[in-house]
Parts: sequence; structure tokens; C-alpha cells
Amino acid sequence: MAGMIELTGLTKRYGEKVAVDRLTFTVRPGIVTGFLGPNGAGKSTTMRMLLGLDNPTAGDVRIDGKRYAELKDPLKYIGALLDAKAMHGGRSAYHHLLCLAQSNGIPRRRVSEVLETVGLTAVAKKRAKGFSLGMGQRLGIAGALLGDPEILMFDEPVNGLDPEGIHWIRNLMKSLAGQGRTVFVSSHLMSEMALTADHLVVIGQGRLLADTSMADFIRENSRSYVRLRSPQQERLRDVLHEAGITAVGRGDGVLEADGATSEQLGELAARHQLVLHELSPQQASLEEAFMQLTAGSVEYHAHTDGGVPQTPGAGWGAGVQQQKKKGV
Ligand SMILES: Nc1ncnc2c1ncn2[C@@H]1O[C@H](COP(=O)(O)OP(=O)(O)OP(=O)(O)O)[C@@H](O)[C@H]1O
Repeated sequence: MAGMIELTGLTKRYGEKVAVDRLTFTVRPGIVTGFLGPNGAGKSTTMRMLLGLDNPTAGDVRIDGKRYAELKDPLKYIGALLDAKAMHGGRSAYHHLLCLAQSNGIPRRRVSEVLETVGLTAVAKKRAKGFSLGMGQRLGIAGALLGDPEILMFDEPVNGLDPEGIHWIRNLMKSLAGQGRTVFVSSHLMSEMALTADHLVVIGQGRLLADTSMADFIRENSRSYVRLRSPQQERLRDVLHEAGITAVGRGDGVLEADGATSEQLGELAARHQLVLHELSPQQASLEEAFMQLTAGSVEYHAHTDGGVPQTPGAGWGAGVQQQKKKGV
């Protein structure tokens, strides 16, 4: 299958530091795969090894069965945004892309096409040096798209962008995946991944912690409940209680009920002629799921070293690991 990225036991050590620790997973075409982990988890190092910018200490990463160095015209296989500032600022956006196209056997017409795609046509002749962070990101993405590759890889693409820019990047990633391409995107923001990714690879301290669909991840890690809002909150709570349903008050007439569907709750309220202003099933966000996992890590650490996590990253990773043992 075209557009596959396969990591097998991928490992990177810097002296004593193990930045990437025996990572084995596959990134598939047609979906957005989120690569999630806290700062310092090893995401950038993994992506650099994928592009042949760093050599693995052990293990292997292959693109359609080949190492990056073995790819003929690599920009036609894989386009990447690693560091948006890594360009010659004195050149215009057009010239920057033209140089990239000419040195990679890509036709000149692609330059105008990708400038159009990323919305930079109007500033194409301006020097990249004067670009805002958002424009720089767009130019970096234009470079990634230049070779019309099957695989797109973005390292923290929404960092520092305004809401309009974030929205644009999210839609772009989804539409690229919708075209059947492989989209591999890193983030340390769980909430961001929840909105964008179909599949999730989670790492912490260089190790694989989860490799799962987003829907399964949320289902297995988050609480679902039903939110009810009623001007008769006290009576509603009593009725739920009598039916053996736990409901917690959240103020403003809101109750959160566990262990019953919104259909069951709606029918129960109707039987007791209770007015409902809201009846909505809720699923905790990915962010909440991760907060739960982080909370679990404190307990986990108490078993091993008797203390709380030294860093958010350490706790976060350990928490997910603990969940993983339960079968994430
Ligand atoms: N060239 C290097 N020399 C020594 N240590 C390094 C080097 N590059 C990365 N590291 C270390 O490897 C670990 C993983 O770093 P990496 O940048 O890959 O993480 P990351 O998940 O991308 O984090 P961030 O979200 O902060 O970019 C970190 O502890 C980092 O300090």
C-alpha cells in the first residue's frame, strides 16, 4: 500500500539520554494520525529520523518499504513541516519555493498552485523575512505540498497560530487525508488532537504508550454522562435517585447523570411530568481523558518511588502506561 510509514524498534540515544525508545508502529494512508506526547517525549526526534536527518541508534523506519535515503525524489513521497523558520528569509515566498522545486525535479507550475492552496498568492513576491508566524507556517506547508506527496508530516503545526490559522490547518489536514494521503501530525495538545486526528499514537519518555483509534481511546479513557437542565432540579434529582441513577448537581439547574441513556432519562422525566430545558449526552474530551490518566500517575508513582511525578511529562507518561496495562 502506498503511503505507509513503518517504524520497527526505532531507538535514539544521545549519550545516556534515551530520546526514542524501541518505537514500533505503522502510520496508514487516508486518515490523520496524531502523534501525541508531552514536551520532550521524543516526537521531533522520531520525525527527524523518518526524514533521515538523524540516524537511529537502533531499529528502523521505512516509507513504503524504503529508507528515506533510498527514495528517488523524496519530496514526491513525503512532504514535511518540521521548523517553519528553517528557510532563507531573504528570498521571496515564490523564489523560496521555486528553488525547492528546481532542486527536486518538480515542475515550476506547482509553485503557483501551492501558493494558491495556502493562500499566499498575494504576498508571493514579498520576502519571507517579513512574514508573520502564521504566514511562515503557510509557506512551510506550501513547501511540504510542493511535490504532491502521498505522505504529509507536520511537527506541531498549530503552535503560535491564531484561531483562523488553526482552523485552516485542521481543515487542510482533514482534506489531505480525505484525498487518501497519509497525514502524520505531532502535538502536545490533547484537545487539538481530539479535533483533528482519526488515529492516535501516544508516546511518553520515548516509549509507545498507546496506538489506537481516537474513538476507542476516548471511549476507553473517558467518562460518558448525560447533562440535564431543569427548572425543577430538586424533584428531578429525587426521581433519578429513586430510579437508582446517580446525579451530581452543577448549579444553574444542571445535573450530570451516570449510568443511564438520554432516552431513558427523558422518558423517566416525562413519566413524572418534569420539565427539561436540556438533555444531552456528553463524552469527556481527550484532554479530560488525559487529565484522568495524569491523576492516575500519582498513584502509580506512589507504588514505585513513593513520590509524586518529578515533571508533568514523567507523570503523564507513567499514567498512560498504567492505563495501557489495563488494555488501552
Ligand atoms: N541533539 C540532541 N542532543 C541531546 N539530547 C537531545 C537532542 N535532541 C533531543 N534531545 C533530547 O531528547 C528528548 C526528546 O526530544 P524531542 O525534541 O524529540 O521531544 P519532543 O517530543 O519533540 O518535544 P517538544 O514537544 O518539546 O518538541 C528530550 O529530552 C531532548 O532534550
